[in-house]
Amino acid sequence: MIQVERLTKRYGDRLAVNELSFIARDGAVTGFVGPNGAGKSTTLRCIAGLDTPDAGTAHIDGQSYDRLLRPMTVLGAMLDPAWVHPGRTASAHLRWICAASSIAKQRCEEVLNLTGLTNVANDRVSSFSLGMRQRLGLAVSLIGDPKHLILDEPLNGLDPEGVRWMRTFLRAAAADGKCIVVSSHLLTELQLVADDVVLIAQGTLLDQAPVTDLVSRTGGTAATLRIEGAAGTAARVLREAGWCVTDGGDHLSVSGGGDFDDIGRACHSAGVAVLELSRQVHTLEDAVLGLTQDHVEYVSGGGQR
Ligand SMILES: Nc1ncnc2c1ncn2[C@@H]1O[C@H](COP(=O)(O)OP(=O)(O)OP(=O)(O)O)[C@@H](O)[C@H]1O
Repeated sequence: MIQVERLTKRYGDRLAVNELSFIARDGAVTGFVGPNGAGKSTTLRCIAGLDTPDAGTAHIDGQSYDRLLRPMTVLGAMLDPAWVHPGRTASAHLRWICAASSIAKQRCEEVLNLTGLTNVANDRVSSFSLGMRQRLGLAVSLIGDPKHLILDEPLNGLDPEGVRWMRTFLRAAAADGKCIVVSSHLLTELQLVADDVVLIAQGTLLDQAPVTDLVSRTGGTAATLRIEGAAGTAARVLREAGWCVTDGGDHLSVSGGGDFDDIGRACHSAGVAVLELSRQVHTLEDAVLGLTQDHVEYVSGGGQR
């Protein structure tokens, strides 16, 4: 289990993480999400002992990283795929880490194989694509066969096969009992793999919940309707029934907190023929965008708030 409690980290006068608390449980993938600059990487660095919190704690199985006896067997961390020396080969890089951490050399071949890098093991890292560097970063995080994993943006740069492989890998690792924390902006992908979500903005917790709970709690009901005849009558009837309606000419968009089936019933009782009625699926992306809309620091086209 990874437990962050009232974690606070400042860089000069910048408050990057502000009294943040959450728990990531064993046997589950926890998606760690939030807008740019929310404090995700800083939090992960504090968990991995690469940054020192100004206040609060970040514990892995009840201990801070610097107090773990064999840290690489407890926590694997993939935080910055760019830190590898470009002149080294993947194999040399991994052998160096094994030697420095008293891990058997044969583990290098295992993690190269596991991450699909065997064929390029003797190539210099300078020739690697972003996706290959990501795979190498994951190989490094796995080298101690750790109990738990924290991964910062592991899906960046992966090709579709790599994304699917990562998804399968993370699900299998969670099924194996590991606690896995994954930060990502790729919310559609994250929704496919995460059990829980921790949502932060401006260094503070906005929400923590199972993904399905967060999506259904924030979603309400939304539908698109195509009707026969005057849209005005249908729009009026639906508004009277409490729905929020946008008239799009030949179709209506309907949203609100009511029962999906009541949309068709309201039209039927007003004598409006519904030709098409489709439910709009609410996603993790919708939920996160809705919850963070007042907390985004960097807005496209608008500069910094
Ligand atoms: N080493 C550092 N020195 C100064 N400020 C930093 C440093 N690291 C992070 N920050 C600042 O702390 C805040 C949080 O940054 P952090 O990288 O943790 O956010 P993030 O949620 O990971 O963002 P992103 O999604 O863009 O990667 C930002 O304002 C950032 O500029």
